[in-house]
Amino acid sequence: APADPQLKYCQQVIREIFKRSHLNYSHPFLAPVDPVALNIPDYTRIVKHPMDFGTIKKKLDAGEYHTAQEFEADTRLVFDNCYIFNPPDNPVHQMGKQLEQVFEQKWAG
Ligand SMILES: Cc1ccc(Nc2c(-c3ccc(O)cc3)nc3c(C)cccn23)cc1
Repeated sequence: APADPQLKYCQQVIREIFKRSHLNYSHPFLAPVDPVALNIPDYTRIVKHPMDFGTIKKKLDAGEYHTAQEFEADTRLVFDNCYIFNPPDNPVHQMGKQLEQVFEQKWAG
């Protein structure tokens, strides 16, 4: 089936997410969470479906998303995982909120 035309819009969103200007709050979300490096052994028990924007970018470039909705579902998984694992008082929770604002603004257009 022809690719969803909205998918090229997803490329724009990913380009925005990876901009250097967002690095202060985007860096925890640009590559898979490494429970060993971060010393959070319970991460794999708490977060059933890990996701990150590096993986999303790879899937987008590999044509693994057939609709923009599939892309959006993976992006929401990144933020939901962050809020499940990092309590509101944890700086990473707030960084997720900051990056989510960037996403919502770009996604809502
Ligand atoms: C003891 C402790 C507590 C919290 C964290 N969270 C955290 C996460 C994280 C991101 C997404 C996610 O779904 C889960 C965790 N990424 C980091 C980074 C890059 C540095 C420091 C903390 N970080 C790490 C260790």
